[in-house]
Amino acid sequence: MTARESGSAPERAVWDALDRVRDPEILQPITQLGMVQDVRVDDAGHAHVSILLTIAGCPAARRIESDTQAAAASASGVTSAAVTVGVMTPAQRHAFTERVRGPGGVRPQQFGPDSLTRVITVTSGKGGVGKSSLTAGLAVALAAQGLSVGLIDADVFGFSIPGILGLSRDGTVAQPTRVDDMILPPVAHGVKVISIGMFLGDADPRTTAVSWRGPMLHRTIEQFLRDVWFGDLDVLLLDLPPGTGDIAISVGQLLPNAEVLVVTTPQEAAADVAVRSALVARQTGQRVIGVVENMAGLTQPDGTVIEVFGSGGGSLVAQRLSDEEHGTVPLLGSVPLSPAFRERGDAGDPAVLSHPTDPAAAEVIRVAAEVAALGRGLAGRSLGIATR
Ligand SMILES: Nc1ncnc2c1ncn2[C@@H]1O[C@H](COP(=O)(O)OP(=O)(O)OP(=O)(O)O)[C@@H](O)[C@H]1O
Repeated sequence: MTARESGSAPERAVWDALDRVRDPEILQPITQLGMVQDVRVDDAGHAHVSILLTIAGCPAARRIESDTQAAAASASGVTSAAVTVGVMTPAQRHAFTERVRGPGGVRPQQFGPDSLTRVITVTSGKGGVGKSSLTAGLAVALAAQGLSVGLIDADVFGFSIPGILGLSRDGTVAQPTRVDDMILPPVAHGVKVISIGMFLGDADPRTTAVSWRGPMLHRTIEQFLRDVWFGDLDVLLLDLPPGTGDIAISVGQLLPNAEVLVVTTPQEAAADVAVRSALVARQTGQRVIGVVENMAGLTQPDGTVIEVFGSGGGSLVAQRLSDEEHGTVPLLGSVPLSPAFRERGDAGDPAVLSHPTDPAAAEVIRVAAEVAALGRGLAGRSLGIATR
């Protein structure tokens, strides 16, 4: 009989309450992860819970402790609750990683051809077109629709995802938790996020330039796909650097089943370079699922619209990517310029959650729903049983 089963009625009530406490990085109940070591409730109704964390001072520690305290205190028959926090032994930590990741051995790369996760890379020809803002907005909107979402910020030279999602403050970027060789990504607004910007050690990302050559970039992306534990995701988004460089080619090789979203501005003169970035992805076997135009007409308070970047670029790119071999590539949406959308992004508080009626946010939410509805071509893939 387990400690849980042999406990008194109030102790069992505390265990039940603890089933609702989820590890904020793994998003699974701490009871299932072996993190609850002991539960006692004395005759006066005072509960005492001992929990074990993977490593001392892990970023999620305070939250787990306070959630545990609140859950225990809410259990029936309990009048007050205290929590003791300990650290797992190496053996306990090993059992923990096996529980999370499955039994050991050589870890395959996640999201390979047999994976049921949709992998969507977001690319653009030019920089500064709002690719990172849209990728972050789409990820948060998809998570808000109930999907399990991961996001890899592979934009080495211009990583901005941690800032947009509130994982970076005053030059300090949230760090992933490392449990032995397993890397747990921080979770922001329901999205598991990993960024090159989280691997700069003590360097201030505001003043640190990442100048890695191709092989180093390739290894980093490979490590993200192998050692970062994302769990069972419905969708993994990748924010790629603009253009057609080394990372785009590495991602194409590592994730040949990925789908591609192309972000461009309404400026027709920018179409060529956006089309080229999509063609590189196509050469590596990826499928372009659509184009999203960003920075479209800005509506003035009097209702008039200023087209700062002209118009027509999005549909031109979609048209140029559509042909007999690849079918019609749709223009999935046109996101207007919006000061609130930018301000919320700068503040790390995505507008798709905080200002969902903002015209840009509303369009990103609509595009996310459309992307989710596009589903994924499962032809030729084995449908393994996904365990949750
Ligand atoms: N629809 C929009 N309305 C207003 N501002 C926007 C919009 N989309 C993006 N921006 C702003 O434009 C700037 C550039 O956006 P972002 O960093 O997302 O571009 P990017 O294409 O990822 O750039 P790079 O790849 O060069 O890093 C940011 O300040 C962002 O807040």
